[in-house]
Amino acid sequence: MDTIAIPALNRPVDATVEIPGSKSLTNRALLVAALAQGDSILENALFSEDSEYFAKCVEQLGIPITLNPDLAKIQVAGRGGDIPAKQADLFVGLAGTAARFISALVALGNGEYRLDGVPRMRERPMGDLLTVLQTGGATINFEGNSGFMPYTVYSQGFAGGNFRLKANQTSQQLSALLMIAPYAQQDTIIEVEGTLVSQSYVKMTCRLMADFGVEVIQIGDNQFQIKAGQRYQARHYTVEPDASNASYFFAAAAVTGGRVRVKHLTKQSCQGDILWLNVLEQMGCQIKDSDDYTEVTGPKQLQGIDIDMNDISDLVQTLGAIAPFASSPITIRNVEHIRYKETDRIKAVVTELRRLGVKVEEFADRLKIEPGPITPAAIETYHDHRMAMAFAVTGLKVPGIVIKDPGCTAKTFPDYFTRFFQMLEQ
Ligand SMILES: O=C(O)C1=C[C@@H](OP(=O)(O)O)[C@@H](O)[C@H](O)C1
Ligand SMILES: C=C(OP(=O)(O)O)C(=O)O
Repeated sequence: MDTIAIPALNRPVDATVEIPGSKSLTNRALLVAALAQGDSILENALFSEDSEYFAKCVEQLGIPITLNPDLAKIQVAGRGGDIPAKQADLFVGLAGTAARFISALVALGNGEYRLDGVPRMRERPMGDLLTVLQTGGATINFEGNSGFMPYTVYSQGFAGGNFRLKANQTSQQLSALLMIAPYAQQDTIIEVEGTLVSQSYVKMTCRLMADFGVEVIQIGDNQFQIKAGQRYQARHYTVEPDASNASYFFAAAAVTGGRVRVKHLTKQSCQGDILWLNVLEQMGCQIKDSDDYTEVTGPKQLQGIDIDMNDISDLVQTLGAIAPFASSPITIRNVEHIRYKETDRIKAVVTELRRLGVKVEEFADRLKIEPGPITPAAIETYHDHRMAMAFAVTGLKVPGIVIKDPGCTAKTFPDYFTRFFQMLEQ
């Protein structure tokens, strides 16, 4: 297995970087552009495993897509809600967004569509979404366990109507339903039963739908109403840089007491993970923002924090990886749902921090990390891009840290290590 050795940096980092487009926005834009009538152009689109699997699925469904990776541009020839393919065998890799959004998309079709992913994707929750699709008219044939991939969706359009949906393990199933609902045969009302995790991503969904001309009426935190007959408008859309993937570069400034500017990402971002800036500020960093960049300057000494990360849970690994350098413990709360991601992320962070000699307490839905000296080690990444990207930052402070299987960053950030090393050379 490949590894990458991270060189410790015995000076503060001082760099300006550019981060590729957001995975979440690229995949949402691909879906709604596929449903719009006519050509949409996505600028600064992400090219990575998650978005390429997504684009390929859309294309297999008979909606033409032109990829231009050199210009970070994708053209989608939307078919106005029609799904031309009557049959398709679709593969989503480990992309949770593709798994959930494409399953919902095929429910609008008229045919049979098989979906599968890598072994870990077969363990990630799909069942609550699929139950709604079944109530809305689809028949689903599971090859293995009920509620999990692989399965075939037999559809003849989505009826719409009133549904209850659990969203305590993932918000992506709700986002998927919201985005297809305008194309249902009748108005749709979705009532979220109990807790809704990762709420900021649902806000992002509603915002992107509005950007393409469709309104979601939200009543309280838990009820969503979508009028049938609304149509997405094809358009030019510029994808924001990925705020979650920017977190590693900001974290590098934070731990080295240096400065990192991320171009074209601002505090006005519609991505919830822009709140990483607030987290770093509470830990002692200084934040400078303008209408075209954000800059973080790290303090001499980072401070500990006790924080609910339910809404920004892709940043748990980033915070975990810099936690040992704080002046007091770091407690990360309310993140049980990260046990269902690329890997069980609570377990993975705890295991790898302990491998580095750090004292960590693990609970069902939280972890507590004690600052302390680090013993270098080779970090296991568990096919999880965020393990590799986050623990590379730890390596800037401690000589001898090695990241195993660095190629796993291809999921959302194929040239992460190239850009990371370019940051160190500035
Ligand atoms: O909707 C989205 O684009 C995402 C929602 C979040 O997942 P959950 O809703 O499963 O927490 C997040 O972790 C993931 O990276 C992207
Ligand atoms: C959880 C993530 O991805 P997915 O879209 O596969 O859920 C992630 O990118 O951190």
